[in-house]
Amino acid sequence: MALKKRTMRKRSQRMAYILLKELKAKAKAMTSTTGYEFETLKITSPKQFIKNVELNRPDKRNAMNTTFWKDIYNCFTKLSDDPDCRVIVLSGAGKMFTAGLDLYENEIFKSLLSSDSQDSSRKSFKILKGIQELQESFNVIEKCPKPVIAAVHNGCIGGGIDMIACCDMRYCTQDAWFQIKEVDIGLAADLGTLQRFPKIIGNDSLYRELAYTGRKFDAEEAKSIGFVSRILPDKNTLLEAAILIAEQIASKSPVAVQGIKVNSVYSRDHGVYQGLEYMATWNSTMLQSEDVGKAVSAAIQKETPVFSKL
Ligand SMILES: CCC/C=C/C=C/C(=O)SCCNC(=O)CCNC(=O)[C@H](O)C(C)(C)COP(=O)(O)OP(=O)(O)OC[C@H]1O[C@@H](n2cnc3c(N)ncnc32)[C@H](O)[C@@H]1OP(=O)(O)O
Repeated sequence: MALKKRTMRKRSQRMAYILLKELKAKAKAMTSTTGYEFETLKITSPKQFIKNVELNRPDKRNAMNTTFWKDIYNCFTKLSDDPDCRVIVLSGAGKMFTAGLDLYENEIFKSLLSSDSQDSSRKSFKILKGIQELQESFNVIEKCPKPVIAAVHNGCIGGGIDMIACCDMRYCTQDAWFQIKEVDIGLAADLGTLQRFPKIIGNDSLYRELAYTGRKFDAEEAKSIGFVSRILPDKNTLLEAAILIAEQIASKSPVAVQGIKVNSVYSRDHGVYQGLEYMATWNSTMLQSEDVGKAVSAAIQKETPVFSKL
């Protein structure tokens, strides 16, 4: 009898051990960032389903070098397909969010402008392809079906504006400042600011003023023109606020959330009736999702629904 009891105790201890191990593995998988190792970016998972992409060249004010363009492309391409990621917070390490294009590393311009050919058309085709590749490094942020929240502290310059204009939401600190600075280095911004920024702020006259002059604008002005939607006192409270909103979004149906993003981007670039047609086609599939039934019955029963991974 005693032997039987001991065997049963041992068996239940073993089962509890296995269960605990499985739970630990599951918890690790939920906040894992394995496979997200980059030279210029640091990826963490502050909460389940949330990834924090941090620009990580603090000593160089997170200036965008050749490796950065590859890293950001690869990172967002991977996040797009990661079922453990539902929302992304984009922030910067160190003193400021970003100083924009790396001005001291001339690799980008060298590789853009170098050519074996003397023929201007052939040279131009090569440069065109290079610029399009750089553009794609930010386009992937907009094409990523998961919402991206930019959390900007201190300076956000040049390429930084191109980048955060691709994000779904922008929050900043009280000390944040922004600058469409390309004009000061003899360039028309070519990675999306001229296309996205005026649509975000809805004020063409002011947008042109900022792009033609390269004038700095601060957090209050950014909020008053709708470029950012919230101002937080400092970087800690900024990240807390961004992660809190990210948590709320991550608790919703990923089918619904990703549908909102894809259709919002489509509707921005198309007419109302085209947008409605796209939406109807989209939901003719997505309305069949188990998430709809789950969400409705949870609402009726005043419970919190839990949605499976997408
Ligand atoms: C086809 C191309 C498509 C892309 C186009 C994009 C264009 C743009 O982004 S235009 C904007 C370019 N950026 C700038 O003009 C900013 C230049 N930097 C500054 O004005 C100041 O450095 C800044 C206000 C950002 C920071 O000032 P702070 O006093 O805080 O720091 P510094 O001592 O000046 O800098 C600290 C170290 O960071 C390096 N650094 C700063 N900015 C850049 C940069 N843009 N590129 C490369 N490195 C940068 C700086 O050299 C210092 O490094 P070290 O000397 O080694 O300590």
